[in-house]
Amino acid sequence: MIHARELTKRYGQTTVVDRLSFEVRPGRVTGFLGPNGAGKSTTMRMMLGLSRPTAGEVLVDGRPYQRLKEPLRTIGALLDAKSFHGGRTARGHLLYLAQSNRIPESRVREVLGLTGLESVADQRAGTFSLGMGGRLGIAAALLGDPGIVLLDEPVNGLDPEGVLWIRNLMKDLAAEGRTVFVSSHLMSELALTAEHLIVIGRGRLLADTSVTEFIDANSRSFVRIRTPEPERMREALSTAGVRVLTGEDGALEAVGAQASAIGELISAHGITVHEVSTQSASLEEAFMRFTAGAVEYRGLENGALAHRRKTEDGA
Ligand SMILES: Nc1ncnc2c1ncn2[C@@H]1O[C@H](COP(=O)(O)OP(=O)(O)OP(=O)(O)O)[C@@H](O)[C@H]1O
Repeated sequence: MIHARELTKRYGQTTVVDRLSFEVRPGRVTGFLGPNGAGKSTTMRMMLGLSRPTAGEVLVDGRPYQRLKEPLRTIGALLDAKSFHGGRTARGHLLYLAQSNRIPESRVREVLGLTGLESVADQRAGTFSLGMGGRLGIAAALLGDPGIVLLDEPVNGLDPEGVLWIRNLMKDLAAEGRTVFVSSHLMSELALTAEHLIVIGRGRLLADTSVTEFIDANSRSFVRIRTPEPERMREALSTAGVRVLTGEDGALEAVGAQASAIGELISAHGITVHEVSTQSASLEEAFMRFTAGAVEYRGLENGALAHRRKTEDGA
């Protein structure tokens, strides 16, 4: 269990984490969602005692990280997939960590197996791909068999096989009763793994809710209708109490209605239609709308998202 209470971090005049209060419970994957720069990494660093809160506190199993006796046995973390000494072998890196936390050597063999690294265990970690580095980071996080696992953007840069592996691993760890806290700036990624969500924007708590509730509350679905008789269609929909909008290409959008009901309406009025299709806003769109007040976004040609943070100097 992780417990943040009024957790705050300021750098000079800038408040990066702003009075965050939430709990992360065991037995489920909790997603930590927020646009780039929202304060996720800073929050996770405070959980791990790597950064000191300006105000408030964050407790790990009831204590601040600094007061945990053998921290690796309580909380394991992957913050940066390349946070190891490149000259050491994977096994050497894990043995070093194990010794400093009184963890038996047999556990090193176990985590090498668990993360599929046995065959490369004696290679220098500096030669590892991003995916293998990620696996080594996870092996280190699991070394102390901790009840709490923190993962900061674990799928970044991974190939599809690696992404699938991490998703399943997180679900398995939660099913074993562990607390799994994973950050991402992508709603679509967390929708596949997380059961619960903590959403932040500009350091503030925006939502603490189940993934299903978040999606239901924030995604807009409508039935798109293309017809050569838009006025008759619009009138039939309005009479039936359905809200109608006009799309960019002139098609009608029946908001919150089922395609089956629209089909019956069309048939009853004998209206000619060329298209009736259900449209749902993507999770990413829902998330962008939700965090719109916290960040300014602009779309890129390749569909990726870029953002412009409203910083103090407006840069
Ligand atoms: N040491 C620091 N000094 C000053 N500002 C910092 C420092 N560390 C982080 N920040 C700022 O704090 C804000 C939040 O950063 P943080 O890395 O916590 O966000 P994030 O949600 O993890 O973003 P990302 O998804 O990009 O990793 C950013 O504006 C960042 O520039």
